[in-house]
Amino acid sequence: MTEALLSAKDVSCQFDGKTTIFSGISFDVNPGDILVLSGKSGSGKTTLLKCLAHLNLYGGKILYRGKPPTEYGGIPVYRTHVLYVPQRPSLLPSNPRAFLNTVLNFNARKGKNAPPDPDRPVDIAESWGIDPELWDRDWASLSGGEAQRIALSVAVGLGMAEILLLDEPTSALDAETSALVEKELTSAIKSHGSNIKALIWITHSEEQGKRVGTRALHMESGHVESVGAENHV
Ligand SMILES: Nc1ncnc2c1ncn2[C@@H]1O[C@H](COP(=O)(O)OP(=O)(O)OP(=O)(O)O)[C@@H](O)[C@H]1O
Repeated sequence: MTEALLSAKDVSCQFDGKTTIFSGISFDVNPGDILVLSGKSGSGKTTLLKCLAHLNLYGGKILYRGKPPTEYGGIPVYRTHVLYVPQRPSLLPSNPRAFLNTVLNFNARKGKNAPPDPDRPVDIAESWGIDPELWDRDWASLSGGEAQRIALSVAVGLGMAEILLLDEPTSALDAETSALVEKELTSAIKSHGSNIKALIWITHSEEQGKRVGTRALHMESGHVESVGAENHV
């Protein structure tokens, strides 16, 4: 049997050391998967993505290609393979250009892969209606939709991670722009120039989930269940 790209095994999370948000969550993510994660507001979707990115403490095991993050040179390196793309990137310091340079420098220090094209995120963002000048403006001065598109364009355009953890990636976008972003994200996992092999995608839109997903998980009462006849987890 081929090894899963990402495995969650009996994962649980508490937010104050005693109140459980969810428990007993187990699933695998394989190459080609676009795993749609749904559930009511407050059901724990963002918290689960943050656990998968090792941004939250959790119980159980989360393995990337069968190994824990420590075997990839530590959690910061792991996070470049399994990348969380936040819903509100305006909480980042400084401007998008500085963020892009930080990511590029970090990748250069890893030194393993051919360097990604630094212009590609700017080009992708422009195709989504982002003026290149916005890259030099403070995150805090950008609209939610502008910041969201820029953060996504860095994740997709540099294509360094194998798994993108997308937290409502089109929540701040109009329908037309949302369709463009959906197209780019879903084709990224088929692109030869990209390392991206799978997506986990939080959405509140059932229609979007059906359009983009190859599999689906629904969070409810602190657990997840697979959804739909063709979407077995
Ligand atoms: N650090 C924290 N302190 C207190 N409560 C927290 C903390 N982190 C998460 N929670 C609570 O855990 C629950 C799950 O939050 P989470 O953001 O994961 O939900 P969600 O399903 O992503 O919600 P939404 O769809 O509204 O984005 C919520 O009730 C939230 O208030």
